[in-house]
Amino acid sequence: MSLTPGVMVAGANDPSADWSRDEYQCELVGPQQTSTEAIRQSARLAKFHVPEVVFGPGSLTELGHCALRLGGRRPFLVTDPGLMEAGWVDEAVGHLRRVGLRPVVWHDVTPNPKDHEVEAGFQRYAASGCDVIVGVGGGSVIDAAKGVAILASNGGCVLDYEGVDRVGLPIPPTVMVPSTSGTGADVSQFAVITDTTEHIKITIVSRTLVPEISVIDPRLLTTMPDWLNAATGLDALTHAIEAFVSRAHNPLTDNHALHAVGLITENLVRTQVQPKDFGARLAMAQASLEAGMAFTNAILGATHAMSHQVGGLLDAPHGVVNGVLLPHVIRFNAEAWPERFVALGAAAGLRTTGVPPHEVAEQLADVVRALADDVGVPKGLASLGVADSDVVVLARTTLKDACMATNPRDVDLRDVETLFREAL
Ligand SMILES: NC(=O)c1ccc[n+]([C@@H]2O[C@H](COP(=O)([O-])OP(=O)(O)OC[C@H]3O[C@@H](n4cnc5c(N)ncnc54)[C@H](O)[C@@H]3O)[C@@H](O)[C@H]2O)c1
Ligand SMILES: [Fe+2]
Repeated sequence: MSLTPGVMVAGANDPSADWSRDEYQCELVGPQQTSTEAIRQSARLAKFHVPEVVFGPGSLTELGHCALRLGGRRPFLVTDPGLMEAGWVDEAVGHLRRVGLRPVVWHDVTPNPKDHEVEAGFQRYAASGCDVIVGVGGGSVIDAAKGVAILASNGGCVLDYEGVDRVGLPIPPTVMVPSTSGTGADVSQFAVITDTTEHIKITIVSRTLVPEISVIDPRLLTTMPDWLNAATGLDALTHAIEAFVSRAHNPLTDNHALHAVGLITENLVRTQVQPKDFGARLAMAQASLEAGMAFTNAILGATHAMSHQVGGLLDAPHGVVNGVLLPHVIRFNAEAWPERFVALGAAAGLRTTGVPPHEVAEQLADVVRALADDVGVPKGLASLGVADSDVVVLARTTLKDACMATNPRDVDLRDVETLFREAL
């Protein structure tokens, strides 16, 4: 199965695999592709697409040069009020001006960015004669910036581009500066936008959305409130785990996913209890990046497909919803493929030698839940406002989400309803 030209079928590069074996055909082949020959062909290909990354404390000072290198003369800087207040926008504007650029700042993005905000941002962009698009903020700002960029060269409404590979024309050059650790939106081929009519979040997947440059300065993480640090850390953990078990994983994505799991389980709590521990911030910035590099190439799974629906319905923080859902989805997926969770368990610090794979998976689910407890994430979706009466609609829209295609286990409506009810 190729979801995009750059995303190949699961396990395609396992050198020890005998691709003619029947179990690989049911385990690895997506619903659209059943021939062994197709698997053999994809076994020869593993593409890995990431932006140029400028990483490290103080890297924000490079922003002006990054915009210049992309041919920018008038950057369109997308951000939100929280980033303005934290002072990072002033600093970013200063670095752009220092190299002679005259940025236009648009700061009207809200969390879970809305379709009409993207439209308003595009109108402002079109009226301002800007060229390079710069996003300074969390996943919401970065996704809104990508939405503006899509409209700038493709026209129409941002919701028209829902799904895989629907963005036909290349977008203007983009530089992203993530302020959370993290969504990985600064390196990903995803944009997630709220459809305010249907109250769902739609996912746009296109290689054109991978930014040209990601400027990752861990200093920005130090102004995150605790709840956001917790939420985004669990989001990154979900990216790493879903990418590792994805049907579209490959060895290039696996290493980053496993490394991210180790960094997060070792450092997320430290960033909460010792917020000035810069080593832990640096580790979380790297974890977010590595989880992002893994999931943009391997895609995600049921946790994200479900979480997007809750986010659209309730405007709830994405990472918090993921943190609640992830242990349930781990248990569900492990029933079909427990072996895949052994390496994840080891990366999370669990003893795995001699332990049956399904027990490792169970313990991994417990580790995720314990981490969520430690950083203050609620136990269930009900405390976020989800009611039993919402489950049927949430489950129906979940099945249409682009992230569901790569979940390692086939999922039907009843499964999703059960998962939502377990997570209430
Ligand atoms: N495109 C992708 O690949 C991708 C992946 C995962 C999630 N997402 C999306 O990202 C969004 C969530 O993004 P997020 O969790 O990064 O948060 P966010 O961008 O929604 O920000 C939440 C709030 O925190 C504030 N904030 C952000 N960084 C701050 C900082 N350093 N200091 C002070 N305040 C700060 C913002 O102003 C905002 O009010 C969701 O819409 C989710 O669907 C996208
Ligand atoms: Fe996410």
